[in-house]
Amino acid sequence: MTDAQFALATPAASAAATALPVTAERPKMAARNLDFFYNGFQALKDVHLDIAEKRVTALIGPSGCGKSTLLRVFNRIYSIYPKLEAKGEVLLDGENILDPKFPLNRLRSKVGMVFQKPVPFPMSIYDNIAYGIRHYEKLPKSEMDSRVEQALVQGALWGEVKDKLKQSALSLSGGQQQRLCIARAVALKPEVILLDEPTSALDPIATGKIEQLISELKEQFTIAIVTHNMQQAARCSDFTAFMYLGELVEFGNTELLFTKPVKKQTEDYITGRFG
Ligand SMILES: Nc1ncnc2c1ncn2[C@@H]1O[C@H](COP(=O)(O)OP(=O)(O)OP(=O)(O)O)[C@@H](O)[C@H]1O
Repeated sequence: MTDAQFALATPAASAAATALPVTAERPKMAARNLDFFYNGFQALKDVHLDIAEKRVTALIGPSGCGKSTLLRVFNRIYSIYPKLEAKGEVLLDGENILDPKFPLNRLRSKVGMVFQKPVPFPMSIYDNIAYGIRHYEKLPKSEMDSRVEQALVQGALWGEVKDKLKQSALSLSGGQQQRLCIARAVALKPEVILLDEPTSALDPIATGKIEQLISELKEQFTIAIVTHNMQQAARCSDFTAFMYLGELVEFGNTELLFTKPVKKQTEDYITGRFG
């Protein structure tokens, strides 16, 4: 069965898009009764969401609806700030990653994140990839070389950088820098990759390359992507979650959600009537 056939055969896909979160066949991550507070301000309200394994799930909704907050909670990024608080559960293979006993190091090795603005480290292209690997593994140089190469191939960047691995990563174009950041995340062999508006700072050609890359990476990784660009969500994702004012309004198979939304708020948003 091809990926597309699998996506269409899941319960989420065969049912009409629904106002209630649909349990995907193989949830890799899941939010359960998830609330999130910034210094008392509630940014997420009782969110239930399944992120299907080796699929792309897009989070869409108007500015300020909580998309990035939800993505960051999936990686517990907030936990370094004292006044930020999450309640409820985020399950990774059934284990609650919000439990302080779930080690951050383990979480970060399983759930990688790529941000809106490419943020390569101010070091060589090679070291950008090797740096993270060294944090977790001690590898002889030849093995490290092949891990770096493998990550750059997976990041669809190898062909462009293989002759200048010692050059500063800051010399790359914005689109190349973003693919480097994806390669850096992939190099740690995570299970889930979170992408927070990864193409919003890029031109259409660089955006197309990242979208192509996303469709290749989902063969191996579970992906959640926040995007403002509805065409991008429609092109890249298997499932889409529409959020509004901190709530998950509608979730479903992407094609159905964009063609037959159940909720009026979703329809208004995807037809451009608000947002
Ligand atoms: N550090 C913060 N401190 C206080 N409030 C915050 C903080 N970050 C986000 N918020 C608030 O939480 C809500 C959700 O913000 P979030 O950034 O998750 O939305 P978003 O849907 O990703 O928006 P955008 O599409 O504009 O990036 C908003 O009301 C925002 O003002």
